[in-house]
Amino acid sequence: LPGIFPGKVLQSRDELLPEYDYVVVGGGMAGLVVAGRITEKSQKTVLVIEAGPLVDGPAEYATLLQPGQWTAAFQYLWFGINSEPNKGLNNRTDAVLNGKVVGGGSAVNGLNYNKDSAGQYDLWATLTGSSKWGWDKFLPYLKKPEDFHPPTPEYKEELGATYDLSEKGQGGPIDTTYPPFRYPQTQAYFEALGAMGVPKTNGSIGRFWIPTALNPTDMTRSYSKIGYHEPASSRPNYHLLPGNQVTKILFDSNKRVTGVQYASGPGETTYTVKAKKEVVLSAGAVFSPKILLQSGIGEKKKLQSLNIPVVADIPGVGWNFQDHTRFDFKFSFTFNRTNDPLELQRNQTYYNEMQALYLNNQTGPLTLTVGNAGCALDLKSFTNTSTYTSILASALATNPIAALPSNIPATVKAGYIKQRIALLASIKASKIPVASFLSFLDFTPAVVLTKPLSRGFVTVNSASPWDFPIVDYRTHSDPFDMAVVTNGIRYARRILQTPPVVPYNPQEIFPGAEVTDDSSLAEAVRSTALATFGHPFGTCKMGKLQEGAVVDAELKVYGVKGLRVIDASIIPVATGPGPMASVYGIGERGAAFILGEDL
Ligand SMILES: Cc1cc2nc3c(=O)[nH]c(=O)nc-3n(C[C@H](O)[C@H](O)[C@H](O)COP(=O)(O)OP(=O)(O)OC[C@H]3O[C@@H](n4cnc5c(N)ncnc54)[C@H](O)[C@@H]3O)c2cc1C
Repeated sequence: LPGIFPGKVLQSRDELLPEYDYVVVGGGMAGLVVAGRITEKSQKTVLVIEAGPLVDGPAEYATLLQPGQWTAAFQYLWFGINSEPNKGLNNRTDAVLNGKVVGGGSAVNGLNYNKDSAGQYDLWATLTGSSKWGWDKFLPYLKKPEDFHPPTPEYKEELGATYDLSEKGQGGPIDTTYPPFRYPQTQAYFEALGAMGVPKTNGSIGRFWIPTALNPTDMTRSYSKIGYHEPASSRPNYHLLPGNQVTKILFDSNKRVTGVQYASGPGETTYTVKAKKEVVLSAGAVFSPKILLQSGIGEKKKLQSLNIPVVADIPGVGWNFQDHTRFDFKFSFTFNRTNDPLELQRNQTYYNEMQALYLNNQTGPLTLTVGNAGCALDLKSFTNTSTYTSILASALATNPIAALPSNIPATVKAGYIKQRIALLASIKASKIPVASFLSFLDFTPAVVLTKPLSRGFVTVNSASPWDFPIVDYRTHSDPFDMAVVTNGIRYARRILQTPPVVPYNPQEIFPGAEVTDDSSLAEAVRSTALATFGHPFGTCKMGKLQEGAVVDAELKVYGVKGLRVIDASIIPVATGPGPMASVYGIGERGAAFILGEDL
């Protein structure tokens, strides 16, 4: 039977068990962690159902930005989902980026692997009101997935890499390391940050080399399929069904989960599989709320309007949506031919040489993704005192609900007010990074808003599981966010004026050095910024029901029995750097809750 990947070789659908202890919906980043750990640590049976295919090969080559590799990875995305017209981006829409393949986002992403600050995870604990979370509690789970391979002392010295081994995992299923190659301009960017006075740190606020999720031996992608699925696939209690979409979660009259429905496509036969203990929803922050809503869990009024029978009135489903927005400059630089990453696209002979270098020696530019000279800063670090004071003062003086949609449920509103106050307190105390300054391989900087105060939503406008979700980023609806980005642009310009960058002759093409005032910068942002970095968060947030949460501190969905959400949607406040390290940690934390373990 095409599509069934077995723990043992299954020859037909009949060999799928009629009932599993656990059914995991979504074999992406977190889902495979959960399934892998349960089958490793217990005799319990687990079925993972993944909408995308199981593929070997192309996705495992590390890089995204090289010709061929980019295309290979991108064929494994959900296609055709466009966001709602975004008022904060001149009514433009964005392609909604999510992996649709075994491995999910971990199979297609940029590989940058870094966790956020202690302040970030403490903020989650404050908002969730639970001692089960927080930096001290979560750190062991952040470490558990990782097998960090430190550079040689010489390479460490050469890079200027800083890391704290006590915060790194070693021996976990996901390899992380520093790629063996970097362009001189990336090193120059790192030095430029130093010239700006940004301190070297071990990877949350400051400047740091970001490890990437690479197998250090062959420099291929290390991701949840290899790290968690492959070891599980030899266990008799693990089954994976790719190429099938879960269409509904099923409940009995006591609101206890009984199983799920699934099908391989619209119009195809719908099957049911039972779950004895739990269903775990790990479809990611765009699809988990969609599945909940179409299964009858969400705001009652909304469900009734779509004739979806109400199982539980949980108003928070789909709200609290966040992503990292991204503003890209256009610059021209003077490079030697081989320092220009575009040479790989222009010159097939050169590309072939670099590909041979990669395949034979595991080095060269094909070991790179988006650039890994990291810089994430708290607000104070990239603004002057008066700007910092005025941005914060106006954020604090703003009516906290002014920017929220008028139809937002009361509990969600209450939760957001609490969240905004706590977020601003952490920002004021410089405990969390609000922006990152990413340099792409050709040097071009991007200003990434990492702690938006704006909140969007994901919802549905039909009961059909085959209709795409409605995704509204509501970018920059809170004026604080635009103030962070415009001041980030000013700061990024200064980085590119420092001595390490000058030899590359940076010339700003867009927005253009003459564009300096707030309103012109804001227009440049509205007309070109992206609403998403493919980092959706928060749509089934953990916390208190009366504060608009969907899951409790053990990730159990309120109002029903036997259902958890374990993926990026439970995150209450977006992580500063990329979500990957945190989402693997959430997978580990969730699995430990299920197994009754506590590190
Ligand atoms: C292009 C791109 C680049 C990125 N780069 C980075 C980076 O460099 N660093 C970083 O930290 N993060 C990065 N990310 C983000 C990171 O990959 C995600 O945060 C992470 O994958 C989220 O994990 P998840 O388990 O929540 O969801 P996912 O990994 O998205 O997994 C969800 C899975 O559920 C499946 N699914 C959905 N609906 C159904 C259904 N009804 N039935 C069955 N299956 C279903 C999906 O197909 C998917 O495989 C990037 C993401 C993208 C898309």
